[in-house]
Amino acid sequence: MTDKRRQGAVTRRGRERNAPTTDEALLAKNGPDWMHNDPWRVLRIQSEFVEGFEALSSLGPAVSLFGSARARQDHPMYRSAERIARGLVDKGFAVITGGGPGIMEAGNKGATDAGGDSVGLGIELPFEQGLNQYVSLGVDFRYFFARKTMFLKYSQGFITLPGGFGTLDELFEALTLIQTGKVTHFPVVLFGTDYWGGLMDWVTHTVADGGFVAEKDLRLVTLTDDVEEAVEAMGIPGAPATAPEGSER
Ligand SMILES: C/C(=C\CNc1ncnc2c1ncn2[C@@H]1O[C@H](COP(=O)(O)O)[C@@H](O)[C@H]1O)CO
Repeated sequence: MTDKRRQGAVTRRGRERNAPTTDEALLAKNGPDWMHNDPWRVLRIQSEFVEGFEALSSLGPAVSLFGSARARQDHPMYRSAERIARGLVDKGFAVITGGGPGIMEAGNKGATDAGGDSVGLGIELPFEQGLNQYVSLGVDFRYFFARKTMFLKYSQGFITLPGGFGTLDELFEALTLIQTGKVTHFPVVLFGTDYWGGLMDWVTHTVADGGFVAEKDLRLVTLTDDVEEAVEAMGIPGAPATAPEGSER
């Protein structure tokens, strides 16, 4: 972490670092002149989409890799993420991550070491962090929702390694969009059976058995510890993967 914080074109140091992030300001309920500011924010939001589309539109087929920002380099999943990214590049995919530390860094490192395109979609946070050193194409976002659109729009599938709230958010956003037919078949892999097994048991025996999710939708997810299987599940670069047997998507 450094003593500065970037906010789009603006750099903040010292006391200025305490200014709210752009997301925080947008979501604040009772700013004094919100009625005047919020309409203008739309332009900034719009520019974020334009910049993202512009930077990513010429990217080849890609897979997004998600996971903890906190996994250190000696964590076994760091190595797994590197191997998965390498496998994706060898197969012809670019790799997209959140551009931060931990599993994201490992994904970018694996992609770069394998000679592939290594994309980082960074997010403005209250503390300066910057994109990890293995990102070859980076785009910084102020708004989580704009950034999330980019992951989905420019990926052919998601591979999710162990992580916390951020990772769970990205996972469930994708599953909701698939389940509701907003994206057509889009493979999702949960990598790490020890880590994800408990969640999948709960989803199967509590959520699905309770009738809150259709049983066929459980097949939207591949749970594995196998790097090759995770890469394989993403399909052929440029050709969407076929839906799993029994799934209607
Ligand atoms: C918490 C730390 C750094 C945070 N930096 C992040 N940079 C980029 N993207 C991030 C960051 N934190 C979360 N994300 C997104 O959520 C996922 C990881 O979140 P989790 O809660 O750690 O599972 C990740 O895939 C990102 O897209 C400390 O250094």
